[in-house]
Amino acid sequence: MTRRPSTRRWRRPGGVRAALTMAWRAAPGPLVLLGLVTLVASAAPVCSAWLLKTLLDRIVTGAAGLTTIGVSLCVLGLVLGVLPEATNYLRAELSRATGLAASDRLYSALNRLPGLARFEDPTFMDRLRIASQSSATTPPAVVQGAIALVGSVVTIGGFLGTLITISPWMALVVLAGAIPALIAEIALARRTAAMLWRIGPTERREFFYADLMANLDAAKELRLFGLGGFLRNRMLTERRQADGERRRLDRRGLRVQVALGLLYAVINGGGIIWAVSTVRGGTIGVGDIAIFLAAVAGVQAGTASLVNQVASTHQHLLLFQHFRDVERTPPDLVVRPRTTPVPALDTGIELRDVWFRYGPDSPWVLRGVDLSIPCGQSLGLVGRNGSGKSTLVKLLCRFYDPQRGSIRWDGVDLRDMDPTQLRERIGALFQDYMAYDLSAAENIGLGDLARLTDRPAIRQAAQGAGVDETLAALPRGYDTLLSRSFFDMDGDEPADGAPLSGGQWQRVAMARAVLRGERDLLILDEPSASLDPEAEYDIHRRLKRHRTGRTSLLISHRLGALRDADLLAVLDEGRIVERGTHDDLINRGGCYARLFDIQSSGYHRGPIEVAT
Ligand SMILES: Nc1ncnc2c1ncn2[C@@H]1O[C@H](COP(=O)(O)OP(=O)(O)OP(=O)(O)O)[C@@H](O)[C@H]1O
Repeated sequence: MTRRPSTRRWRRPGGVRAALTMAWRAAPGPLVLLGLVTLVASAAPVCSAWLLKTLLDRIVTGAAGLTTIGVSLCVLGLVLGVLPEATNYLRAELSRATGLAASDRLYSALNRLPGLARFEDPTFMDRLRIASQSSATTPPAVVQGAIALVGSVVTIGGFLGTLITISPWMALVVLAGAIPALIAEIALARRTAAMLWRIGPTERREFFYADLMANLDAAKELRLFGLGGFLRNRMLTERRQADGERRRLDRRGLRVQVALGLLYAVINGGGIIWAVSTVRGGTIGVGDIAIFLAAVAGVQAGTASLVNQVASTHQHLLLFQHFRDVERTPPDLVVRPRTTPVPALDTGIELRDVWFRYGPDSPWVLRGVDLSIPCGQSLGLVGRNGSGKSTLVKLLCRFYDPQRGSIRWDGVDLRDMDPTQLRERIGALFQDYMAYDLSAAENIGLGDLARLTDRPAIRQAAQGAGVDETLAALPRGYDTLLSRSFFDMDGDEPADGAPLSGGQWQRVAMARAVLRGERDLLILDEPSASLDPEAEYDIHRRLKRHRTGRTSLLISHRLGALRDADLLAVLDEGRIVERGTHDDLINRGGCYARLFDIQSSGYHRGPIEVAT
């Protein structure tokens, strides 16, 4: 697990080029058009001011050509009227295309992570939250900011050139006023981005409490235990803490803006006094004074817009940095460029002195596990809660690599194999299986995407898991949405399907594993935990048929379900302490025999003898 970096580490903004490249690839047409429209829109006010000056000068001197200038001003006004609409449309178009590309890249990067470790790293999760919240808005904002920045430079350049022709000193004063504004706004933008990073964990906790209160699965406990108010208070406390940080920054922003406003007012006032005194002296004409005032206002408006653009682009760049960090997050497992192809299992899987812990500061979960699962045989794994059984399953799927020792597939270390190829060879029903808010058919079809729409195969898998009749009897059969949280798949009618019972869900998850077909290794982690005794008996009979002749690992606390496994192993405090057949282990009278006796004593008819 990595330490949460301070804001200093990522203060260096970068990525304008990356954002522009993304926009160029996503929407080259709108990008070019937006650039052109911005240039025209930025030059138009300068042209308009010059036309006005010329018009006023000619009116004063009685020169000809007033109509042409008037018509030109009208045309320019028309262009200025239409351009904002065109700009808005192009911006929206660019936003949509770039936002789509950014989301695609972000979630592709997430899906490329081969293991689970990053999802347990709070720093990564904070980054991911900011990146996913801003992935649709930040890259387009960076691009638009960069374009608008060029536009502001054009406007300022045009008006500044104009000012220089009238009074180089005033040009210098106006320009000098922009420098503190630029520095102050950039500092503010940095503080904003740093504040967003600082309040990241607070906001994530706030969302967690809010989500919990809106979660259907949590609703029962929340209501029974009366936790609503408690969670609301916790959510509000987090929100208040985040708001406090935001408020402090807003106040600082207010002070900065007021100071800048005063600075601009002083410069403006000075300019007007200078212009009035100069026109009285007759050094400049009416047209000059008009364009002078327009130029001062133009430079100041342009500078304010430039400063805002720089500050907001800078802030977006800092947020974009999170996006790029997530995108460039190195894989949590070393995937060698040249991996060994994963062959069909021939001899078996062997764990040699496997040591594993979830983090450098965490206790060891597995402490030198030696175990083999011979090809074509079934291994039943027994152990107390927390002994490391599910952890071992995660290592077999290569969600993590052991810190010491190795797991070998026909003698080849899993570290030398591509995890995706390895997982292709594994079918699994996890202890914490998923219940997807999708249709019944899709819930099963996800086990093998190639057969997502193969209804006969899906029904066959459901029959194998004993859930076909239940699903067929749903209001829309296999097309019923197994959720009440969404509307139906067409999105217009409330789903008339109901979520299933715990045991029915477990059978659906089992059907998903069955659909996966004849994989080389079948892992079943507590496959019958939610089933009634009859259903449990039924499912173990079905699973036995499904497992026969296959390499399988079966984990269950119901020891009766494991007794016919070819081999049993007992995991205790991270080590294999017993192994053998059911009869061997019972005869040995060790840990397994004790657990078996405790459990079976509950199934005798008549009074239960409680050991004192
Ligand atoms: N993602 C994780 N991060 C840190 N520790 C973990 C993680 N998952 C499990 N552990 C710890 O590893 C130990 C073994 O957990 P594991 O789930 O493998 O046990 P188990 O034998 O499957 O238990 P059970 O019979 O209750 O399902 C536990 O102490 C648990 O707290």
